[in-house]
Amino acid sequence: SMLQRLAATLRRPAAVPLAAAVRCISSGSVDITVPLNYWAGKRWTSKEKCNKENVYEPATGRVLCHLEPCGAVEVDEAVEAAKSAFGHWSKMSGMERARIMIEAAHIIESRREEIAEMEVVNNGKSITEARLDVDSARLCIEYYAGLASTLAGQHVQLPGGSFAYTRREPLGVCVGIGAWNYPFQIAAWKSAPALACGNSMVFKPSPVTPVTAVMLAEIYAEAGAPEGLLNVVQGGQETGSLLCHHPDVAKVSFTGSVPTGKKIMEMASKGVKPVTLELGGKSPLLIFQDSDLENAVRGALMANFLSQGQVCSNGTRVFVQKNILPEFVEEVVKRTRAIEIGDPLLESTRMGALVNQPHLEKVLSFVDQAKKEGATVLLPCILLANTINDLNTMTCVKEEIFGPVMSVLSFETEEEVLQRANNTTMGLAAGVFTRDVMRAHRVVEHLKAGSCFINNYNITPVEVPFGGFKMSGIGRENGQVTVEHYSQLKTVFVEMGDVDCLF
Ligand SMILES: NC(=O)c1ccc[n+]([C@@H]2O[C@H](COP(=O)([O-])OP(=O)(O)OC[C@H]3O[C@@H](n4cnc5c(N)ncnc54)[C@H](O)[C@@H]3O)[C@@H](O)[C@H]2O)c1
Ligand SMILES: C[N+](C)(C)CCCC=O
Repeated sequence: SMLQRLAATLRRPAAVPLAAAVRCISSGSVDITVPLNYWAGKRWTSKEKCNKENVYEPATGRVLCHLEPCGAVEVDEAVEAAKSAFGHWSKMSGMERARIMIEAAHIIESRREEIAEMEVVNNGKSITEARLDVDSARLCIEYYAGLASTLAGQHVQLPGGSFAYTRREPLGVCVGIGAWNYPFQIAAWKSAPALACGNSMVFKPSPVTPVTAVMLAEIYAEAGAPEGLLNVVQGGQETGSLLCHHPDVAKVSFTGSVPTGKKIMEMASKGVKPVTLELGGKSPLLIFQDSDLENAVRGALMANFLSQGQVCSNGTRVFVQKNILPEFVEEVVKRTRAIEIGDPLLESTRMGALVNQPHLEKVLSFVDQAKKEGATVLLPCILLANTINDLNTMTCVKEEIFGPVMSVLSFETEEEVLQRANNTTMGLAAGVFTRDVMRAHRVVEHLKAGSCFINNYNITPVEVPFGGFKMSGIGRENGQVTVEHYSQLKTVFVEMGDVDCLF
């Protein structure tokens, strides 16, 4: 079965891939010994005695490196480095900042393969996907470099020749906290808009995937950024909490689960700090009987199996109109069976390893639970929900599984499916497949989700905003609007006459 094959991929020492002849590394061959903390332009080992944690290679289960979690002293040093960089960076013009960011993008392009390989080794996703993640990171930096010189205020005329103007100013030291599913991409999606607006950043990757964010920090430095512009502190919730509470931190941008997002918001509220929260989802994908079935099936696969299903925006509740359910199920099962699962560094692999053994077990337990609750298991990764009890009572329909598990549900009418699709506390994304253009826009208007796709799913061009409704988040990443989340407006009043004094 698909999940058993995934499990096997996770447990066995991977064979040396054929592509190793042209590749520098192969699964099971990498040991990372360089320090992974980075601030003030240098990699650092922990000064204090700290409990080192193992970091695993998902494809083999081998220990890849050791994580040295940062305590209060290290967090202070990293924030201090970011404060010092902010002093220089915030005084540079947008054009000057853009030049350095574009140079960073060029370096990423030239090191694409190396970064993608490290992402695979640390995260377990296929090399094909990892390359696209690196491209997305680069494009994001290019996009915000383009916006850096366009940041401007307004001039407002007032009576008597007086006037006011607004200045768009940076916030200061921003904190980024990342999840493990898109380690390099998340670091870029957070740092690029922050830096374009003139801020500096301290970034904390997930302790599960600490490797590639440091590469990004070094790339900015190599591109000419001042020392301390992007700093990386490693650690888990204690380190994250130190960052959120730090008095010199102006803003926290977080990507992760809803429960952690709530804690981040609470901690940031103590200092009245703005937050951006990119949280989880349980997104619906609606497939109407007039859809182009081939594209709808492709859409459902893209909505569920990228990054081994470990994607926040995944459309894991696939609602299919009753008349086409048999055809849809046949085709989606056939194509899912054909997905090439294996060593994530092989060119032919389309699905690699889940991030670690405990997560694999959690995903499998959702499948077991679904069986107990009456789902028909078409493949371990495709659950056909029983029409009587699928009305958001089954666990697999209610909770974010964050693995390659698609729940297929049937529906009869547009009104009914909209009610069921919106019956969730989350609202990250949603999709609709139909050839009826009126229906497409009508449905999208009623879907309560931050990113809606018509006749496609899970594309995230960096030029357009991405983020959630309801408990899926606050604020947006990407697109022009994100400038609002990394800057603040100062209004300046200029009096050209006498003070009109009432006293
Ligand atoms: N909306 C999005 O853009 C998006 C993108 C990717 C992942 N996600 C979500 O992320 C989740 C999976 O990632 P995860 O398991 O790494 O999430 P998580 O919430 O467990 O951890 C995310 C980050 O928060 C840190 N953290 C944990 N507790 C903390 C605390 N008390 N204070 C400060 N930091 C703390 C972790 O160390 C990690 O760096 C899923 O729910 C997924 O949907 C959302
Ligand atoms: C690029 N994807 C696949 C849309 C992922 C967006 C980030 C969410 O996990």
